[in-house]
Amino acid sequence: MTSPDLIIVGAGSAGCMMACRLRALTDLNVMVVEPPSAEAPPIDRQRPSRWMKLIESDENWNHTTGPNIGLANRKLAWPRGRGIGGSSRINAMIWFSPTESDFDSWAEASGGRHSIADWRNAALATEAMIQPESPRYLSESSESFLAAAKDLDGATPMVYRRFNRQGRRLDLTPMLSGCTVVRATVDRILWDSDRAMGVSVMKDGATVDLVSRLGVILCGGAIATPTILQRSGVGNPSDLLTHGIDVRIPRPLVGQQLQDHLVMPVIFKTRAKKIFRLNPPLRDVARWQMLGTGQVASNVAECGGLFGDGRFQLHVTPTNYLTFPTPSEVAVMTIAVNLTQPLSQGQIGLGGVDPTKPALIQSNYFADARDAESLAGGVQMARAIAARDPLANFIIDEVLPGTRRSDVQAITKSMSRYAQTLYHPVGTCRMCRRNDSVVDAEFRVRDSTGLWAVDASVLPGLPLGNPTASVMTMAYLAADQIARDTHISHGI
Ligand SMILES: Cc1cc2nc3c(=O)[nH]c(=O)nc-3n(C[C@H](O)[C@H](O)[C@H](O)COP(=O)(O)OP(=O)(O)OC[C@H]3O[C@@H](n4cnc5c(N)ncnc54)[C@H](O)[C@@H]3O)c2cc1C
Repeated sequence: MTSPDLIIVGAGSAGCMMACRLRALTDLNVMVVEPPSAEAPPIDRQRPSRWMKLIESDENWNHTTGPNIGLANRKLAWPRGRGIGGSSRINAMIWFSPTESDFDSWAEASGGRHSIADWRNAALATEAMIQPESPRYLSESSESFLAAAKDLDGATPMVYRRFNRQGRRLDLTPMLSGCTVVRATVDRILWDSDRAMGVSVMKDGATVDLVSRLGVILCGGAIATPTILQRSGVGNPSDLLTHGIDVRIPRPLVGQQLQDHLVMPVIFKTRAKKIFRLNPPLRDVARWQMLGTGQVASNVAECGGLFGDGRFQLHVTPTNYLTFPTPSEVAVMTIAVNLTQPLSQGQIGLGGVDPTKPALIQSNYFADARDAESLAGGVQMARAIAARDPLANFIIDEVLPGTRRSDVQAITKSMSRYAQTLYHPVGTCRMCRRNDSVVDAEFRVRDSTGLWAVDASVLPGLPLGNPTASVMTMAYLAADQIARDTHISHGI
């Protein structure tokens, strides 16, 4: 195999966009390394309403957090996608375009290196490539919610557009066209002094060194990118020494500043005529196959939006958020609520030097007590929307937290037992102009040569909404930067 110019680690949302843009902008020889994976059953891949079954498949890395003191010591399952497309293979397919507030904070983090207009243009170009679709079906729950939330102060109710092509999950494989794809698991970076020369991978049970001419771009996501750096000697010196790893680049913030959206479901019994089912009657399947509509076309999280002047995001599902896809015999709906900008931060660390050992995830939800208090306010807001017509007539009663849990203290207790991850970890190798950041404004890992990182780990904080569009926007913009850095680009 001839040595590539660049190696991209991880063919996820960022990695696929990075590969596609580098091929479009340059004549570089690009290799993409993605671990081997098994395909989920076709029925779960094809039907949007069955996407949650993908979490039970081998396309999930199946991470688990450590105990969360703020969540009654619960450990949460943290799915991450494995295979071409990464987490976009198993996610809920919501396409939430980055907001002006996101552009503002990213421009600020880059110290003006990338202006608000640069980010906005990258977002528009990304969207033009992906062409998110509007759904062809909304449940009664969603219709009632949208009618109730209309005209609410500080609210932007939305029907969520989807990462779909003709109603099916968008496959990112074509974005890798022209690249060499190697199915292997990256252990660590190969160094020549401070220069990244390639990666050491595990392939078919053997260790193989893959060497590149110009460098390595880490796109392994919020968990793998910091752990690959740590195994490569980039991180907090005392943590690295604990694992017997030689310190190559001291960067204490590698794996720190982890943030995620924690979501609290507010669940109601409803008068819906139809219960949302994982295995619907055959006529519903036929309707979806012929017309692309009906329950089967639903991604479950159909609508919601930003509320409370952007402090909260809501997610409306025609299901019991906590038990679906387990069948329910009563009609239910959920208005799930999360803080868009929580204050609590956690960290990712090594479970050992062996790359097959799971990472240690301290998600630290509610470590900052203000988050619990603010989210309790979001629960009250969801209830207030539920009390507006026509939702008030559609709802029979509240199942969770339950009307008897009315004050902040009781709601907080319920949240500690039932709040869940919304699957959005970011920020563990942030891009920032500050000298202590892991990645500089040009996406270079500081104090190294030929090493970049571009994925959810690099986001300077949580975007207001679901992050895929933000991650892909960042990869679009960073690819231009890296093409320029490598001086071989065409047309820029
Ligand atoms: C269940 C679920 C539902 C979600 N729903 C939504 C949603 O509806 N809308 C939305 O916007 N966001 C959603 N998200 C979040 C979104 O999918 C992620 O934020 C986004 O895909 C992150 O992109 P990324 O490129 O950083 O990482 P990923 O897309 O996860 O890509 C990382 C890639 O690196 C690979 N990798 C890992 N370790 C190694 C290694 N050692 N060597 C080589 N490669 C490696 C992985 O296999 C993966 O392919 C959801 C996520 C999940 C898990």
